Amino acid sequence: MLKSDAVWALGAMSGTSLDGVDAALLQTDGEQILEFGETGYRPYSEAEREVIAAALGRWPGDEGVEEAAEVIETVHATLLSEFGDAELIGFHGQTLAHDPRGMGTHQAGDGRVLAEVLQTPVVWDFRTTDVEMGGEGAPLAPFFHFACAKLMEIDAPIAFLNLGGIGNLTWVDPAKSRPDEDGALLAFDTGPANAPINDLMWQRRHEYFDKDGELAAEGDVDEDIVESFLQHSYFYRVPPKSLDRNDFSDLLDEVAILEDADAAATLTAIAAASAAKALEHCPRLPQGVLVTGGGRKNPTLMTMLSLLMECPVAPVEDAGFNGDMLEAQAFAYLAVRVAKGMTTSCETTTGVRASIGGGILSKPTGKRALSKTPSKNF
Ligand SMILES: Nc1ncnc2c1ncn2[C@@H]1O[C@H](COP(=O)(O)OP(=O)(O)OP(=O)(O)O)[C@@H](O)[C@H]1O
Ligand SMILES: CC(=O)N[C@H]1[C@@H]2OC[C@@H](O2)[C@@H](O)[C@@H]1O[C@H](C)C(=O)O
Repeated sequence: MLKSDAVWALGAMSGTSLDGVDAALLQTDGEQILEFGETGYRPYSEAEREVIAAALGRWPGDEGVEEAAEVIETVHATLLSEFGDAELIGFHGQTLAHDPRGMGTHQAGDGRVLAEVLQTPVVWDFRTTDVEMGGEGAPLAPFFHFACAKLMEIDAPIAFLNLGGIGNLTWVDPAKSRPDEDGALLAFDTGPANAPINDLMWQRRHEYFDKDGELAAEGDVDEDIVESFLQHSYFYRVPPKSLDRNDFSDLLDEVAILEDADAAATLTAIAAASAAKALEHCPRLPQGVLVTGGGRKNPTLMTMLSLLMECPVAPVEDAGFNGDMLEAQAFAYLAVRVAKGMTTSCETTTGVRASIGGGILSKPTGKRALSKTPSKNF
């Protein structure tokens, strides 16, 4: 493709840990990453977070969902209006519920509203078509990880491990020429990552997370609990496979008998062990595991990962990427692919029956006189 086919796209992601919205500009032709641009972040206020948290596990039409969607749209509009120059927006929204084999998948936030407010075309609802076509609807970052591996100019396989609320791993063979080529990618959710640690911290200490893994570092891991957790059938399921944020919420009951520090150490060990177990499903051991997402900032978790994995483990920064923004950048990249009619998932990333491009492109009609000013202050 010619460089003139390149688009500056703005991606936005509101992740499972409900901390806030990440946004990032990226220039791409839908294949290569040509340039990384400006980034931004807008944390949710406590009130906003409460409205969204109250709607977790709910589906369109359920009580509280419209209110949560309005918060999500408002916060995104505020943050994204601070960026200039985007030709296209990739809006992930907030996953409220994910049940690909049952009810479907639900990302709250309407891209049509953002397209009007920001007067820019918006690609959104990235996961529904994939689920309708028999896929897991997640993870979707793998096609972007493939482009990242190409940018690194490496030949041997590498893995990207995202440690957000949930963990997800992408194994990439950069010797392949296309992400949906046979053997190019294998991706799936690894298990719980920060979500149970955060829930524990909130339950016991009214803190959002275990900063720098300090509490976990003071405790002892209950190996019996870790071992018994690893017997869960999810770890034996052949990928692709995906998780809902609350799929392992009963984990807190498992550690209820432990002191705070031991409980934190045990949940951190569970996050590390489930990520390490993911390597067993990979076609070959990668040359290294590049860790992205907030979990890379937890030294206790990173040390446990290094001890459990048979290959080097490092934050994605070591390869020149921004681990706080990789997901936002991924949705900028995927938006361009959708707008160009390219694929965004395939059998080895979501298990979808045929490679597809999932996402709706909504262009501003100019008919609705919406203001860029948020309608409500939370
Ligand atoms: N300094 C730190 N020490 C320990 N943990 C941290 C630190 N910084 C961030 N985290 C953890 O990372 C989490 C945020 O990670 P991230 O922003 O990747 O999540 P997310 O994008 O919401 O999730 P997902 O990728 O599952 O959608 C925090 O909730 C916290 O648990
Ligand atoms: C359904 C859903 O929103 N899944 C998220 C979640 O957060 C991490 C993991 O679970 C991953 O599967 C996915 O997000 C990333 C961005 C993805 O789709 O690649």
